Amino acid sequence: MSVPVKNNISWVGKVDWELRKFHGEEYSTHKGSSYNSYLVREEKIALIETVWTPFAEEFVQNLQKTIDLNKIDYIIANHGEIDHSGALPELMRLIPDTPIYCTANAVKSLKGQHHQEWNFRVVKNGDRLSLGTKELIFIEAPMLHWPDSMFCYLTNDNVLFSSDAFGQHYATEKLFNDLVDQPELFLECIKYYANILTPFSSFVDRKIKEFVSLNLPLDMICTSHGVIWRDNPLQIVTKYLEWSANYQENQITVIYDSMWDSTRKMAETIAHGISEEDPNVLVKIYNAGRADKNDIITEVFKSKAIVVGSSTINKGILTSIAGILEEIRGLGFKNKAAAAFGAYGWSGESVKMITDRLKEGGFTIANDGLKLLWTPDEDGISACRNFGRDLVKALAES
Ligand SMILES: Cc1cc2nc3c(=O)[nH]c(=O)nc-3n(C[C@H](O)[C@H](O)[C@H](O)COP(=O)(O)O)c2cc1C
Repeated sequence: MSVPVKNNISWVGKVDWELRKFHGEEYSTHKGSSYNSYLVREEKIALIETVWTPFAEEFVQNLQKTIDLNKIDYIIANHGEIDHSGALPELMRLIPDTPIYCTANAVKSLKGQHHQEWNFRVVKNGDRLSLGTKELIFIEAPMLHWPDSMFCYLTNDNVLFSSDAFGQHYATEKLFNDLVDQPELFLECIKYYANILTPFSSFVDRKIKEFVSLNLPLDMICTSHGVIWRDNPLQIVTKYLEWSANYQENQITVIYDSMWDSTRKMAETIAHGISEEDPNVLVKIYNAGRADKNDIITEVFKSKAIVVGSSTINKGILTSIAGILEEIRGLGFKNKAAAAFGAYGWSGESVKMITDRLKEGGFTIANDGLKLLWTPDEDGISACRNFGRDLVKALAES
């Protein structure tokens, strides 16, 4: 399948409707995904990106129906990750001498993954490649989201091929941003940013400002996953600027796990206390053992504070909480407060352990946390309520 995008640009990628887990089991893709590859047919012909390995054969067969492969002059590898480079071995088997334009770091990542000595042509920030009357301008974008990442920009058509930036895991038959379900689209965009790009926010901010300073007109952003931004492409750029600036909404998220419901009761009562104290704050509660971890991370991203609870088990914390705390630590959220709580039976290590991990993750710790023996009685319930209320007060003061 080949879909016209603009003038001589067509989409030759793969929509993966069935995908539900990405990066192994690390990322949930409730709406599938797509691996976007683009063919630019000017006097010279360039193929930008390929698709993920399981679809290599299908991709190449499809491409052969669109174009004689020997007519492809240049392959552009904006990013070496195998969801974009996975079909290169199959393609390069048929056109082994075709030059692959990529960053120096992409030579390393492509060689490291595919172990092939292809005809690499290293490009640097600002380098240009003539396709005839139009040119591709290469824009290195290290750490968006790998060291090898780059964008490229097609002059005259004013199209930015942005690799993983501005993308989202979203399978769609419609391909263009104005033709899809908007709330669904933006949910997948913010989830993608929260879970993949949060650690690289300073690079996002810098790269966008650098791109803006180039004064290149922008008609369209062709991402490597999900929709093509043709209707007001700046809307997603503006969102990225907001999200990269220590983003938060007026939300507090309570995350817990519990063996016999004591910590669950604490979680629900703390949430009531928060709501009572500030009726305007959005409060959400997630059991980390049951909810999808990437959805929880998206809520953490939107929160000004999180409250994390686990009962003590074997002098430690429940594994789902350990998992989500590790995820949170790695993402390096900034400008957020946190507090811990949990039930215990005798030694009660969990609250301190959670607090320490949140501190390590860069959160401002709002208080010493709340630990309750066994199951909360009426006094315990009222302590939880006050804990929620006091947290709101402490946030307001800070
Ligand atoms: C397998 C198991 C191990 C436990 N280990 C500890 C422990 O090391 N220290 C402690 O203070 N409590 C321990 N407890 C007691 C629980 O923390 C206590 O029952 C608590 O009320 C459970 O809260 P929950 O219902 O929210 O899980 C353990 C309980 C279980 C079932």
